Amino acid sequence: MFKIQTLNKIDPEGLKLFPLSNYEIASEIPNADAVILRSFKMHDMELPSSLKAIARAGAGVNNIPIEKCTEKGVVVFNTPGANANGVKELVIAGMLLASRDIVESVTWAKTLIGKGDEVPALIEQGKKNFAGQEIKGKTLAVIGLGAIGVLVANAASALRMNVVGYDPYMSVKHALKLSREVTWMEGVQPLLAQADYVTINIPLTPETKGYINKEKFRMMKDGVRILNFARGGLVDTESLREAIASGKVARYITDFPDEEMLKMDNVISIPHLGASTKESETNCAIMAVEQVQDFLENGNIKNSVNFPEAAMERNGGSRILIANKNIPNMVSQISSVLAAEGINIDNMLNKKRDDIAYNIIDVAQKDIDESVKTKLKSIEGVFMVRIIQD
Ligand SMILES: NC(=O)C1=CN([C@@H]2O[C@H](COP(=O)(O)OP(=O)(O)OC[C@H]3O[C@@H](n4cnc5c(N)ncnc54)[C@H](O)[C@@H]3O)[C@@H](O)[C@H]2O)C=CC1
Ligand SMILES: O=C(O)C(=O)COP(=O)(O)O
Repeated sequence: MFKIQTLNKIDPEGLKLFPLSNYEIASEIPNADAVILRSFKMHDMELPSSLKAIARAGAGVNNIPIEKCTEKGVVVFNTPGANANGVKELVIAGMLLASRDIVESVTWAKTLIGKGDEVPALIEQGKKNFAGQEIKGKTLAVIGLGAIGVLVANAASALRMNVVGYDPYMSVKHALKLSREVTWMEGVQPLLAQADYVTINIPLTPETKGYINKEKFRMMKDGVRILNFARGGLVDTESLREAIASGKVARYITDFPDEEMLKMDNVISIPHLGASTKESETNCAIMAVEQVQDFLENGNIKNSVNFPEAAMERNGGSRILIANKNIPNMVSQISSVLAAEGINIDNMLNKKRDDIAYNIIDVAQKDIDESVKTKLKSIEGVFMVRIIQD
């Protein structure tokens, strides 16, 4: 029986894929084998020694202590692209909110309640205070051409915007999806210098914290509109306050407001709704559940952010999973331990990612003694061993 702990509400369309005969799912559950979550912050949480996997039903993993997980041999997954369309649609909505005075004018219209027959005339008189601008023909700078950035760039281009994009680490998969109408730029300075709108769609990491700062604002035109549907920490609050006060930034639309943002003029605060659509929630939950199930039952790894991709067909017998430091002489030590126990390797996969290596080893034996696990674990550099018996 595998125990799954959910730290946020996960769409039931996904959770129902776990066969209940073999899985127990609860928000409070001791000795969980896997955790599935959305934005819950795990940094202060104790990780039980039973924990094998964490799946982020979504994209951003800055709420998960990745390094600590890797050290403990816990595989962390996310669900790349599963909520990208939901976010793209809200970014486009954000761009329109940044262009037309929709939020304030709708609030003003409500103040006319009680004016009876005068309302239509008052509406016509008052509307001059809320004139805006169109997005067609304006330049949108997209920073980060990943799952979301590419969809935003292509959609904005279809709305006849001039779109320029920047992503020095862009993947081939995403490059192939980018519209040929979008201009890919090598430097961030020329991109920001021409932008009427800027959308940031990059992960929050120690390197990208405060990415939009005084220096970046200096590169921008006066009256620029900024869209942040990625993470609050990507924009430096003090620099933003100054940029709004000086008129450099005409509007800041964020999915990640803090109290300071809520108080600022010309900021539209959305309560982190980018991925809150039925479609995105279902897509993310299904992907997270499928990945966790394949890992718990077969040790296969797909879409991990800290372990290498690894998948091998099962052919009966037992499966030994080993994670070790990516240093010389590990495979020979592992095979020596198995040989000494009279265990013959049928099939083996050894994959590496940065400082770690992950091995899937299939053997014919059905019952492998716990002592084998202990011996494998005692090899210097091995930090995770699991044996899946058929
Ligand atoms: N508002 C919401 O509800 C949601 C927010 N997000 C946020 O959006 C971020 C992006 O999501 P996806 O597009 O799905 O991820 P992704 O991983 O597909 O794309 C991120 C892209 O950013 C690029 N990048 C990284 N550092 C960069 C830098 N310094 N300059 C330029 N490009 C850089 C990467 O090369 C990659 O192509 C997530 O990390 C998350 O923080 C994601 C989903 C929902
Ligand atoms: O996928 C992401 O990175 C998100 O920000 C979505 O967060 P959520 O799952 O809506 O709490």
